[in-house]
Amino acid sequence: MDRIWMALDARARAVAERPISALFEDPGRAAAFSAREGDMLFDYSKTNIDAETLELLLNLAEAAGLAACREAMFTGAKINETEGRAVLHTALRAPGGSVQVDGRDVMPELRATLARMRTFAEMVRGGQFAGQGGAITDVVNIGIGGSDLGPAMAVQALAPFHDGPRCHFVSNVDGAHVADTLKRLNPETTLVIVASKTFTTIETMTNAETARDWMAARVADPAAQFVALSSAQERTQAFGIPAGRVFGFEDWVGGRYSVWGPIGLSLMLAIGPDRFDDFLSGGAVMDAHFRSAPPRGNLPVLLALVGLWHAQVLGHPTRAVLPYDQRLARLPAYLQQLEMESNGKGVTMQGTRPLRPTGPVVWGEPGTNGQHAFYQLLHQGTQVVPCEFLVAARGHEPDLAHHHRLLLANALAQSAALMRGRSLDEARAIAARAGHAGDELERQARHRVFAGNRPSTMLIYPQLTPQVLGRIVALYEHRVFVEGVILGINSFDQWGVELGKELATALAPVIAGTDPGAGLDGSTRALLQFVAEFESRPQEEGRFR
Ligand SMILES: O=P(O)(O)OC[C@H]1O[C@H](O)[C@H](O)[C@@H](O)[C@@H]1O
Repeated sequence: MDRIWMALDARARAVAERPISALFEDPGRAAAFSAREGDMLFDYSKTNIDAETLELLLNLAEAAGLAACREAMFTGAKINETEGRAVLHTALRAPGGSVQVDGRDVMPELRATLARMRTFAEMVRGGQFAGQGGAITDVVNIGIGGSDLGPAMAVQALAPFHDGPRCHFVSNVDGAHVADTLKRLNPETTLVIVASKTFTTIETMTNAETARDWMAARVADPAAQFVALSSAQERTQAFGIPAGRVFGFEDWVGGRYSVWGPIGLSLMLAIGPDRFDDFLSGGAVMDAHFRSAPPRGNLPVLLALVGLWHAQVLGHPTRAVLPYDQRLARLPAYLQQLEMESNGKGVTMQGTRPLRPTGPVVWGEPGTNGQHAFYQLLHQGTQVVPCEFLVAARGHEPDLAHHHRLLLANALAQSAALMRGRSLDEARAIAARAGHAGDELERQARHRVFAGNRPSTMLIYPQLTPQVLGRIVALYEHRVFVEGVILGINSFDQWGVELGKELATALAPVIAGTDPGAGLDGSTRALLQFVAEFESRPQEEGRFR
């Protein structure tokens, strides 16, 4: 593999001065450097990848043994080696067949749980399962990380399909989050979902207890309006949620990959079980494509190779995800966990230091909003940020089709502008038209120059439906997998979140004043002292309770 990486480095040097736009002298470029999965188009022609580079990138995937690793994942091998676990979120959306883990077919139990979720969702939506003050009007999902971002992102994404109770999401341990959410709700008609794979996450357990107290103040049996989604059934029982309202899953469903199973219950309640099935079937469609499409027509493989070219070969340290789709506003946050928790690693599977940078920083906001905020840097800043645009060919508001046309025009224009840029001569003409002359014209012109040659990709999907959302999410999941395999890292553990948690646990009693906090560093001690000064001041009575 070293040889291929080095050939890619050489390739990067060779094309460094070549503008991306020059590649379009080939009239077949857009067709050759794009691929389809059904009616979804992934266009990466506005990158500096040419046929020779693509070949090298494909070699990289082959040399990493991608095909075998992919099969290992789909068939239940324990590829999450540091935790000794299989990685089987794909089983949650598999249309059929059997998947063996430790010699046992896991599919019957998955199907049984999905059927229980369906029955429960139908009862809530139909009013047969009611709150103590009538039919459930509101659902509060309490969870964090993978137990929040997936369902929160998907519920917002699929707003046009909502015909169930309103869904709210509480994640932050900051009391403001739970307080602001619950104060708008009626406990007698609210269903609380406690979503936590481990059922030990301090934020979630703290918020769940607060919600239970809130409920207890108004209804006779607060536990009756609680549901748990977890792989730790004993702990859910200890919390007081009866087994009938616990939807379990196995430890081979990673938190950030868990929206497809019980963690997706809020989504199922919002859009109904049939549309939830469509979401699953979208994921399964992308799985089948990933497993069978040849690499050069394989969307997850190509998305990954483009990512590797930009981050690991060209050294761009971040990438922006820019959905021109307001309902995908939470997609960047969702992808931050998916990509950065999966591939933000500093050690290879073998326990050595990676030779290349690993996962880049992922960030973004929906267009067109971002255009009026950070696109200045994208166009003229001194660092190159590869951009990933997403846009639907059609919106959901036929009477607002003119809005959608403007949205599309902006998405396409931004990606073209990033590539094209504006030359000094063009800038001079603009400055002259603005009335500048002489030295001032020259100075003004330089501020109006766009270097251009900034790479971007475009994912166009027909319309944001449950099925299409399933395909998009699975596309990104597999992209992360491919990048992880090629980088030789474990994309499925997250040891990097442990230390902060441990220190927070140790600091809590120090802040409460029950532990002197011996051994704290000087900065932490000074910060604590500053906070303590406020402790003694009188405070306005809290209004939450
Ligand atoms: O679902 P839970 O067990 O509550 O975990 C919630 C989240 O917390 C952890 O810190 C992990 O970093 C995440 O991967 C996980 O999704």
